[in-house]
Amino acid sequence: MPVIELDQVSRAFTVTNRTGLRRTRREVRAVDDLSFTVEPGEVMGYIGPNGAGKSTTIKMLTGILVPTSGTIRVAGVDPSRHRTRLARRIGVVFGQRTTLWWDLPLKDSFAVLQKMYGVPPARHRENLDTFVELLDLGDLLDVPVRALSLGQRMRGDIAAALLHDPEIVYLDEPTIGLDIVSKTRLRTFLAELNRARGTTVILTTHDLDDIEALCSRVMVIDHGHQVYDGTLTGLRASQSAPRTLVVDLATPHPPITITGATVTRTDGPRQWLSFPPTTSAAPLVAEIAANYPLVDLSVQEPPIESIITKLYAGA
Ligand SMILES: Nc1ncnc2c1ncn2[C@@H]1O[C@H](COP(=O)(O)OP(=O)(O)OP(=O)(O)O)[C@@H](O)[C@H]1O
Repeated sequence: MPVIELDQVSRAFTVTNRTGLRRTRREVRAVDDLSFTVEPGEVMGYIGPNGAGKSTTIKMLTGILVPTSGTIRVAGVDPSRHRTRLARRIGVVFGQRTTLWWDLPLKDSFAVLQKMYGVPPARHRENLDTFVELLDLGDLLDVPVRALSLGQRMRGDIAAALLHDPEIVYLDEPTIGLDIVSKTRLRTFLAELNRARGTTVILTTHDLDDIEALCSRVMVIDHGHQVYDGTLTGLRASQSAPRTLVVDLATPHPPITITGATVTRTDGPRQWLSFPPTTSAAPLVAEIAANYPLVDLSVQEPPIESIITKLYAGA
C-alpha cells in the first residue's frame, strides 16, 4: 500500500505586481494537477528547474501548505489536517536552512528533539550512537550550531530529522554547498539508512549525482506538471540520447566500420563509437571482436545532465 498518495493536486498562488501606481494580480499555478503514489521504502528523486514546484509539493506533503484542489494522503492521513500527528512519522531537511537551535551545542538540540517527540531514552541513545558514528559527529556534539561548517551542520540536521525514527524523510537539497567528500559521505549514509530501516525518501536536488547515487525512481516536474516518472535508465532511453562504446584495439587502426554504430573519436588504439539507446551493445561487441584486434571495451551512458536539459527544453 502506498505511503504517499497525491490525487489531482494543484496549488495556486496569487502574485501581485506593481508598476508605478498600477497593481496587477495574476495567478501562478505552482503545482498543477499532480497525481502519483510512493511505496514504502522507495527512494524517489524529485527534480525540476527553478520554480518548477518542487518545494511547494514538499510543503504540501508536510502539511505546511494546503492544496488548492485535489487530495493528499501521507502515512494514511491528510497532512494539512493532521500536521502534528504526521510530524512524528516524517523527517524533513531543508538544505538551505537549519532546523537546529543556533546557539545551542548540537547535543542540546538533539536532547530538545527527544523531549519534543517523546522518544524513549534508550531508543534515543541507540539512534544517537548510530548517527554519531555514521555521520562522524563525535567531535561536534559540544559545538554550538552557529560555529559549525555547512557540511557539519548538514550532518547535524540530518541526524536531527531522523532521531524520532520517521518512516518518511523529505530531503530538500541536502548536499547543496557541500564539498565532494561530504557529499559522498552523506549519500553513503542515506543509502544505508534506506537499506537498514526501509525509510521512504523523497529527495529534491539540483545535483544529479545525488540521483545517480541514491534513487531507484526519478520524477521530473516542470511548471507544476509531471513530465517524467520512472527509472533513470528509462529516462535516458526516453530522450533517445546515444550511448558510447569505448573500444581499445591492440594497435592504432583506421575508424571501425560496423552497422549500427559510428566512430565519433579516435585516440591512438582507442576509439569511441556512438550507438542508439534502443540498440543492444552485445551484437556490436561481437562484430568488433570478430573483425578487429579487440583488447578491452566499456559502455558509457549519456551524461544525465544533457538528458535533463533536453527534457526541460522539450517540456
Ligand atoms: N508563497 C508564494 N507566493 C507566491 N508564489 C509562490 C510562493 N511559493 C512559490 N511560489 C511560486 O510557485 C512556483 C513554484 O515554486 P517552488 O518554490 O515550488 O519551485 P521549486 O521547484 O522548489 O524551485 P527551486 O528549485 O528554485 O527551489 C514559482 O513560480 C514560485 O515563484
